[in-house]
Amino acid sequence: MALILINNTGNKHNNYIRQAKYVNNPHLDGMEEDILYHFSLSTKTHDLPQMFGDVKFVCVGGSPNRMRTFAEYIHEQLEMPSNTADIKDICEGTDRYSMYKVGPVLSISHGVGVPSISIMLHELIKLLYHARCRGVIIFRIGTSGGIGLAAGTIVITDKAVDSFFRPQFEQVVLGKVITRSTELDVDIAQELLQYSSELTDMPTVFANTMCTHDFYEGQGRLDGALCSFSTEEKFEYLRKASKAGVRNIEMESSVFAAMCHVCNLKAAVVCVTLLNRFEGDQISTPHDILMEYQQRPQRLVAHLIKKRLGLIS
Ligand SMILES: O=P(O)(O)O[C@H]1O[C@H](CO)[C@@H](O)[C@H]1O
Ligand SMILES: O=c1cc[nH]c(=O)[nH]1
Repeated sequence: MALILINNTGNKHNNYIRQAKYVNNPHLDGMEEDILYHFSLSTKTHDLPQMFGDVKFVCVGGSPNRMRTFAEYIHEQLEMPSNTADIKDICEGTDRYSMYKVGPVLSISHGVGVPSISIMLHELIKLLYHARCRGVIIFRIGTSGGIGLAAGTIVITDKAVDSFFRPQFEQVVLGKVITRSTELDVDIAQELLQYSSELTDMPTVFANTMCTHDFYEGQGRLDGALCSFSTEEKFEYLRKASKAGVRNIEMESSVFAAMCHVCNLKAAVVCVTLLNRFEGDQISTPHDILMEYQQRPQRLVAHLIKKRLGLIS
């Protein structure tokens, strides 16, 4: 997307013409080498345009195993000619994150919580920039706790909100708080919602997602090592969240939405609920059922990718 900025006399000005690019950092262009430390990749040691230049879809999720499984699944769905055993972890030089590439799809793990995904996103967004990728769509395919929804429901995020139900992400930079919008791409969300009705076992809602900095107290759980509130206070908070349009809780959506928005990356958050938090705190559903739930966001996003690639109508 070329952005043409017009100066205040109304004239187009060459100096004002710039390419909308994924990174937003004036210091980067002056660097001789960029080491993507947590990916074990670098602009000097790797030909990033050759390795990643054709990437159009990026899928991220917390667990390395889930993202490997997703890479194998998308390999099958795109009917790639190679063998799934050939799918290698591109980040095998580090155990911070795992990354797999299958045709135009990149599948990457981000760990748990805002700091972990934020480091991964800095390096991923620079990778896309160095590789000169264009028109990329990024999806978070995750799990979450539902608010008033049956387990297994997919929530496509409308607004990613913080623990005060505000659609914003706060980052402390040089001792000051920077507030960024957590706006997500409405068109991609609507497209996903429409496709969910074409698939079986895909109960889906479009609603707000609350992003917290903790799984236990931070999500109003009574079963952590610490708990500073009563059962009544827990339910009052969940009811407040529900009134604010929140239907699920997880731990990365706000920084994911904020960073993608400010870096011109079209983004969507698609998380399945593993339990209804009005019914409990512990995740006691049998393993095989949890695995099937986890596959739902993967199936929905794979469906969109196949549509976008013209593999299905
Ligand atoms: O399913 P993933 O992507 O790991 O995400 C959710 O699960 C983790 C907590 O168990 C948090 O990271 C939360 O956001
Ligand atoms: O309750 C839940 C379940 C999954 N992930 C979360 O962050 N919370």
